[in-house]
Amino acid sequence: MPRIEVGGPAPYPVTVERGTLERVRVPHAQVALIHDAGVPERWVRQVEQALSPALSVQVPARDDSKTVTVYADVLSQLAQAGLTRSGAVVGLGGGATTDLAGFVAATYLRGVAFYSLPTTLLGMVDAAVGGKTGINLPEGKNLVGAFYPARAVWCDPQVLETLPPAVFREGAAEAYKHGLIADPSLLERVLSPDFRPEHPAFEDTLADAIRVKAEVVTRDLTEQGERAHLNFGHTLAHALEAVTHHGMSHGFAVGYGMHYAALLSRALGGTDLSSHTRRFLAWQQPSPLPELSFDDLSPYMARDKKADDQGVRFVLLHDLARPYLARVPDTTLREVYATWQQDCTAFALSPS
Ligand SMILES: NC(=O)c1ccc[n+]([C@@H]2O[C@H](COP(=O)([O-])OP(=O)(O)OC[C@H]3O[C@@H](n4cnc5c(N)ncnc54)[C@H](O)[C@@H]3O)[C@@H](O)[C@H]2O)c1
Ligand SMILES: O=C(O)C(=O)C[C@@H](O)[C@H](O)[C@H](O)COP(=O)(O)O
Ligand SMILES: [Zn+2]
Repeated sequence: MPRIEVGGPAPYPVTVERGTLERVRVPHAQVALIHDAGVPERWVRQVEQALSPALSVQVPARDDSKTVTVYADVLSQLAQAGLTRSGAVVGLGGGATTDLAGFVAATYLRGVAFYSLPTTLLGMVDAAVGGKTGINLPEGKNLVGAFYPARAVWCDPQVLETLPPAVFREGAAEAYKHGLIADPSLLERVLSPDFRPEHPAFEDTLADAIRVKAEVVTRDLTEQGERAHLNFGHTLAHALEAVTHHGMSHGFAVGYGMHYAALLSRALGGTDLSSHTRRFLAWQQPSPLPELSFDDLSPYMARDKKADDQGVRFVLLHDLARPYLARVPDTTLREVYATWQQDCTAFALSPS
């Protein structure tokens, strides 16, 4: 059973184990379970049986839950149920739900204990680990939030067996990203036919992908430096999600965004890694890219959280596992955008 320790100010374990969902326990008498409408009933029931929550709140699926309105409604439900500071919030669902639940936990009564039960590949390899919680604004992704790590994270590979194939492929983007920025062995392993929840090799690859994130956030929880590398591909990805009002999913947007970042890296003199990102997109089969000009996206990119008073910064790669943060001249951003757009229209061949 892989168990990954996340260090930092408040260390916690990430357990990867089949069947862990029905054995989950937390040391709190009062639990508020937050789950989303797309999580199959059987997983919700398993957790309800294990935790006997005082309150079980269903929120909308996907980023429809990461709104000020849903956030405020959940807080009111917790207050009406009388959840006290000795209680806990447990998030069960994909990254959208654990982001929302974590932010609720971070802010309700100025902070109550938070536990995370990710049920998507993306949630397991990325969102549930590292304490970034938050919600969106119409102006952009994750513009409101807090660094508030869970006290424990449980990943049950069995729950991934109910994921629609497209949602599994969305999540693979973040595992592939970990391959590009830190552990190149993941590049082959994520695209291998063995990378499926039923396969005996799956747990180890999943755990290795989680380990990349765990190591980075252990060293830099609040993104003072190195943590920004986890944002590879995200400047464009978040803009694509926001401009499409989340019509494009995070995982597909990250696939497209990584290709843009690889092309930018090459334009700035780095090793040409675009064959990797092209190969990933060909495997991922993302939803089609809407017709968007650079100027449609640039206002959203300007609000990226890596921007400072000198402007936007991108995560680029000198080479595999050699990420860095840089400003890119506007002319380069536009020229590379044209190449990227041409390339990307070829990938959305058979969206599902
Ligand atoms: N906090 C972080 O560090 C971090 C990292 C990466 C992404 N994110 C955020 O995570 C979100 C994307 O997360 P996601 O890709 O998990 O998508 P998601 O949370 O939108 O879930 C995708 C879909 O899968 C459904 N689902 C969940 N579990 C299921 C299961 N076991 N079986 C069948 N269906 C299931 C959901 O109901 C939803 O319809 C975005 O909001 C993104 O910004 C956060
Ligand atoms: O954990 C991080 O740090 C990341 O950048 C991981 C990303 O995959 C994730 O999408 C994160 O939510 C983006 O953070 P943001 O600060 O750009 O909103
Ligand atoms: Zn992401």
